[in-house]
Amino acid sequence: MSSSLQSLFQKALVVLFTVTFVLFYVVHEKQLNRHSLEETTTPAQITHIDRVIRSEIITAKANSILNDRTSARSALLKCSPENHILFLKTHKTGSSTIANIMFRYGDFRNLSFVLPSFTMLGWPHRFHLFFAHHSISETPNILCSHARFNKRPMNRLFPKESSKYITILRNPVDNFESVFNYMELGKRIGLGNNPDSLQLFLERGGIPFTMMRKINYEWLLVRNPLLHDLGLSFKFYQNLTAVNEYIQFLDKEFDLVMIMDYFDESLVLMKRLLCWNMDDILYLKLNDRQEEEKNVALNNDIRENIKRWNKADVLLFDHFNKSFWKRIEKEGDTFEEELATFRQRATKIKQSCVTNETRLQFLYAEKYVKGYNLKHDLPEELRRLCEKMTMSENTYLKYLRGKQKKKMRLIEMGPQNYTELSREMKEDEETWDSANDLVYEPVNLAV
Ligand SMILES: Nc1ncnc2c1ncn2[C@@H]1O[C@H](COP(=O)(O)OS(=O)(=O)O)[C@@H](OP(=O)(O)O)[C@H]1O
Repeated sequence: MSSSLQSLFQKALVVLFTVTFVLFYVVHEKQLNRHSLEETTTPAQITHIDRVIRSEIITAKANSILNDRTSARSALLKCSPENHILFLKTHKTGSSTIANIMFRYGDFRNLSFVLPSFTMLGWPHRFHLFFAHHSISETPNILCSHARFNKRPMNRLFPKESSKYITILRNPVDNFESVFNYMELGKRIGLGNNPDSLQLFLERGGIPFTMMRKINYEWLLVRNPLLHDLGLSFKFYQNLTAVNEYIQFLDKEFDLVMIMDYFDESLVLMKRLLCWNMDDILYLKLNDRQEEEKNVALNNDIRENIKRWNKADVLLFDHFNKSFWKRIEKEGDTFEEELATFRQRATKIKQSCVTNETRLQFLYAEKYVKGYNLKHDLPEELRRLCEKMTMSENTYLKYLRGKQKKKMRLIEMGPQNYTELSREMKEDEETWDSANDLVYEPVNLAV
């Protein structure tokens, strides 16, 4: 055979091999996708998919093409649910919806929460153990109320090696607009409470630090609200090196930084990180502002000025937005399938629980947000789930406090509040002269 014929033959062999290889890969991919898409509506079915994928994994073990894809999946199969979670609740980032998910997860499993006396765990102060005095456990399961990040005391309650640290961010433009509106910052700094106050605030160069401090404690969110909640001091707000270093620090501290703008993607990532079931992350959007309270006049100049006023938050968001999408890329094709299934299930539960009409839901003081109307005649178990999914944060916290109090009573059987404590103290007001057996009889001291 001439050398040119030989090389032609070799090339043909390479082409043939490549075509076979590609065909084999495509057939396998299709099989996996078919199984995943067909069978994903209930947890039992998801377990079924897992079984199907597991058996595919075994038969395809020799196939190196599938190894990358299956190793991620099999890692998931081996995991066990995480029950020690610190969710750092940032302001106006959809965090109440996430807290509701955490409440239900812990509530349905009787886990212990670090609960505030009312809504917040010492915020706007940085978190300290003192704020967790209502906790019934030294190793609580979940902290998900507003608390300003503080590494040492938080690590003490939630050791890094056995807990997951999660938080959520939102694009700084919409986040700041929401914070400004919610905290009525315009009114507080004398610019009125109409939609123009934000524009005025930005045009006048924001607010000098000295003037900021004269406002009630909401002033703390008047610039870079995300980094404020994540613990950065004001003195670093305009220091690029410090901000970048702090972002790197947070990157190490948090196991997952979710992004509200991609809420469902965030939840699927969280579900995978925590090894939870899909039903655990079902939700109904909470704390949605009434339409008339939304600022519709955010033109490009205002948006740009919000970014310039909150430069540190922009850096923070950009960093974690990038790593968020890198992380999703690494999750592989099954991520999209799971996301689609989750969205179907979330739509279904919404249709089952609530009507299309909204109502006003009381938050506190004069604050109301959009609330839901539950459907009538829901089966008992579903009704209980729907009620809890639509419960405001404060109502759920009150319920959990009551529940933990009862649990504490079972452990200790002691007084639970100051009225009971003072009743206990009353015993000490009864005179010892009610008995004389051990009455004091001093020796007669010789004079
Ligand atoms: N699932 C989901 N998807 C998208 N957006 C959502 C979701 N859940 C809550 N939200 C929006 O989040 C805002 C409320 O945030 P928080 O719950 O963190 O508020 S609070 O700080 O606890 O008061 C509030 O935004 P604004 O209305 O712009 O203020 C909610 O509409």
